[in-house]
Amino acid sequence: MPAKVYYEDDADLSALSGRKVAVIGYGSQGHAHALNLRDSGIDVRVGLPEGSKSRAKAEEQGLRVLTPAEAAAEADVISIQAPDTVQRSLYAHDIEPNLDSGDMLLFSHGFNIRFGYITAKDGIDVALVAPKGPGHLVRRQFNDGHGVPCLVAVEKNSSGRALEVALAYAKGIGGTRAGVISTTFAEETETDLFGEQAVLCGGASSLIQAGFDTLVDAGYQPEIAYFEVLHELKLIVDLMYEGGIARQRYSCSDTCEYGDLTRGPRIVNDATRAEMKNILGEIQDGTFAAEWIAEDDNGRPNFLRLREQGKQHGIEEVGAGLRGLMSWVDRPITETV
Ligand SMILES: NC(=O)C1=CN([C@@H]2O[C@H](COP(=O)(O)OP(=O)(O)OC[C@H]3O[C@@H](n4cnc5c(N)ncnc54)[C@H](OP(=O)(O)O)[C@@H]3O)[C@@H](O)[C@H]2O)C=CC1
Ligand SMILES: CC[C@](O)(C(C)=O)C(=O)O
Ligand SMILES: [Mg+2]
Ligand SMILES: [Mg+2]
Repeated sequence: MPAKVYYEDDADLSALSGRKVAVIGYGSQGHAHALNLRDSGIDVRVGLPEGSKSRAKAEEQGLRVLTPAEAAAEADVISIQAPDTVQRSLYAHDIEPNLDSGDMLLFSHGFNIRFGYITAKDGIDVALVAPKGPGHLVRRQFNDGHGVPCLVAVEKNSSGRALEVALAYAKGIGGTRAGVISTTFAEETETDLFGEQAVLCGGASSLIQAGFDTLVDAGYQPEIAYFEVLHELKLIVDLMYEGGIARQRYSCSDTCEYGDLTRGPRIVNDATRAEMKNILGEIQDGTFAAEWIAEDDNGRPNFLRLREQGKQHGIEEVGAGLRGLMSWVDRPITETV
């Protein structure tokens, strides 16, 4: 059965009229949701702790900022855009005591519901509007008149209107311009974690670093290695994004395409596919979630060490120098008003 996809005409912003929305958190997703909803005519406030460094930014951008508890108490739709690791204590201390029946709890990733770190109380709606892209691009694309595709799911439908409200929210942030696919919290959470670990972020970063190291270790100039395996990857992926792998193959030489078809499967081989399955299994059985929550509870020692190690990789310094000479490339990620 084909996926159910909602577009502009399937969603009505009026499902949010007369309703107050609180966006809790003002980071990558939070700022984009709050600003896009506001620009779509929705009544938005932002919830941030007293000492949060994001407070000044949200206020500068014309948004009213309250504490998370105050924002949750005032609003009918509470959109949780704080980090996944913070959400369970945020929910227990600031949100749950301020939920009235008929309120909606809305997530952009199902981690805490899927793995049982939050069990929402009865009488409320629980929904998911998950953008399939980084928050800064949710804002940038909205400003450009485009939109990032989203997934929508309903976990609890106490009001009987949860899907309607979630679709209005998805429209307010620009998602229905691109398409909003119906799913479940489990499917969104498991596919999102798999995508970012195996392909989009983990897989792609490791592939780039390994390609760079192979060329540099063989004596080639690091600048050429950078252009070859990182800069040009964006240009190649742009073609895939626009017209699929077929368009990329059409635009590249036959020599490239023959090498692609015969050598690609040697890089992503049976062992790689088996490891992808292992990674998916660790996501599905909760091993990854438990490991990440324990790592966070423990002060993130491995996370911080690995992050630092990544920053020290040779490709970063070479890339910074080369990007500095291409003014159009280093487009700053800003929380634009
Ligand atoms: N990053 C992305 O593009 C995507 C993220 N998601 C999901 O969106 C959610 C938010 O992630 P992301 O945008 O990356 O988060 P960020 O780390 O970018 O931002 C988190 C925000 O939450 C604030 N915050 C921290 N603690 C609290 C608290 N106790 N109460 C209220 N606010 C708090 C932070 O404030 P301060 O600035 O003071 O630290 C910051 O403004 C997650 O569920 C994530 O999985 C889904 C799709 C893509
Ligand atoms: C790909 C990473 C992501 O899932 C996202 C931007 O969609 C995230 O969690 O940041
Ligand atoms: Mg994602
Ligand atoms: Mg994610």
